[in-house]
Amino acid sequence: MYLTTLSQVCLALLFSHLSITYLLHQAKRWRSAQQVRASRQCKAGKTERPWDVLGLRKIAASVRAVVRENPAEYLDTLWADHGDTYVARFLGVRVAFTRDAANLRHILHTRWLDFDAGRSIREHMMRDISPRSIAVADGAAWREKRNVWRLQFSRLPGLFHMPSQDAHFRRLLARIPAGGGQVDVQALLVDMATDVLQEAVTGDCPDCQVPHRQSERQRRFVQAAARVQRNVAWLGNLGPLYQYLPQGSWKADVAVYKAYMDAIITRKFQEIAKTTSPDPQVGDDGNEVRRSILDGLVRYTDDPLEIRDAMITVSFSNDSLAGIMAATVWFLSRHADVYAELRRSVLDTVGYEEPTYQQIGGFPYLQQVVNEALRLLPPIPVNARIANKNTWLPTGGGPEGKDSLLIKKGQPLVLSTWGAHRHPDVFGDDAEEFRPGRWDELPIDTPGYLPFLIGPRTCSGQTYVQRQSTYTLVRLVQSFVRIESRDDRPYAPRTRLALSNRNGMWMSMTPDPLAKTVEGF
Ligand code: HEM
Repeated sequence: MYLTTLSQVCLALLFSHLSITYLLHQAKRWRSAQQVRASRQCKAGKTERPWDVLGLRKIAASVRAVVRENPAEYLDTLWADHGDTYVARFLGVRVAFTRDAANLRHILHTRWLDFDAGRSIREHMMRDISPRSIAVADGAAWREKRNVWRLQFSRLPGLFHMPSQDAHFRRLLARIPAGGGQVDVQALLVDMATDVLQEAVTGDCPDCQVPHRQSERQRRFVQAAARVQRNVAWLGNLGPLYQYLPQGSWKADVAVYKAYMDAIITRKFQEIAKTTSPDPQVGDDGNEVRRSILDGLVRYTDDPLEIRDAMITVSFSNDSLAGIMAATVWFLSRHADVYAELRRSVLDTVGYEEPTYQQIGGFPYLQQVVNEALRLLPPIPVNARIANKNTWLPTGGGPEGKDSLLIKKGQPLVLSTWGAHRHPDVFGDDAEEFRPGRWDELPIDTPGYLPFLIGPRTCSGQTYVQRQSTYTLVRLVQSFVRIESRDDRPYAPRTRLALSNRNGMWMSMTPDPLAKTVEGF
């Protein structure tokens, strides 16, 4: 009896202690939010469907957009009604959506430390496949990994390696029908980007462009990798809901992906153990010796799991790398005038010669064409962050959305690059049109233009991507007199880890008999 009373008292004390701690914690959070609200003069912003208190309609609409793999297009239907920044409820969580240039700059650059990109947003996406990846890291762990990536890309000529580029490009040419027949250029570029990127990352090419030469191991890897990437995208878009869907071959695919990378890492460590000669910078052909990202990573760590996760993370960029080239060719196939001008500018600069590594840093008109393609079809059209403290956005509050908006700790934010890139206030009334000439006046750091994001977490591989796409596009333009669309349907966006056209990109290409690459056909 005495013991029962004592345990009841203890329980009551414990309960009141927990309740008081909780209430004090809530009061502290509330006070801190009020301080931000007062100091930044925040006003309430627009809420999508304020009557939908639980956000059930919003959840249904969002799931539909995710299942249809068109979240960017779905968001685009809402800016006109709710403004460039608004809030929507998902059960108890208030998610902020924005395409406003000032807010994007604030989140990604000026106040980037207030917003996490890694753990709370992507942990569930990467848990099984690469939990130690930079994509999942924040704070000091992110800084350390970012530094390693910066060093990887500081030796770009070795990573890029011109002779390998030529070989990849000739394989691409060999798959284009010489007699002007139709081909899905997007599919070809995905295969090429996968080969090029895997080779740059691991030193090992999976031969997607020459499938008849693929070994069983390579074939299984490429198929498993494509499924893993598709599932990671679903995980990202559906969040915790994903676990209720059938998992299919997920576990087996992850195992194949990891085993493929592990075998390459083990081989590299065996090579290192055997090597006694110094590390040459330039080979017999005068070119910088080819170095993979793996060659760089083993200088910083001997932890095979850390290396594997880093390699897997960048391997995921093959679709974005294909995306930048495919988007450009898509527009060129529909704008014969732009193609003719581009071809003139390329032939004036390098004629039919293969461009050198130094030259591919140039080609200003081509850069304008690519900027414009990236504006309308950004490979990563939507992104997300989560506030790690009570903070604010410069706009989105008040009836006109011109005042500051309070963002509470733990509040997720969805950032639409797709929406920002189509904003008429930034890009004018012809924002939906493909017009490379607009980049005569617009600087590349135009607020609201952010295909690789901006700020400290901007894409580490940006310069590599630009060199890679310039090289391929210059050689394509040299090789073909005309590139013509053979499909009248409009672009049908499909967002997985990167944007693509769900219909493929059917085109025909007319070879230039003077092009040196012509023997590739
Ligand atoms: C057109 C192709 C590409 C586009 C548009 C692109 C875009 C992006 C974007 C938007 C981010 C920021 C993600 C975020 O923090 O929310 C990012 C991060 C990153 N990208 Fe890319 N990427 C491309 C290709 C590549 C390639 C080919 C590589 C490597 C070879 C690469 C390496 C990275 C790395 C390491 C990060 C992480 C940066 C960090 O968190 O600090 N990217 N990329």
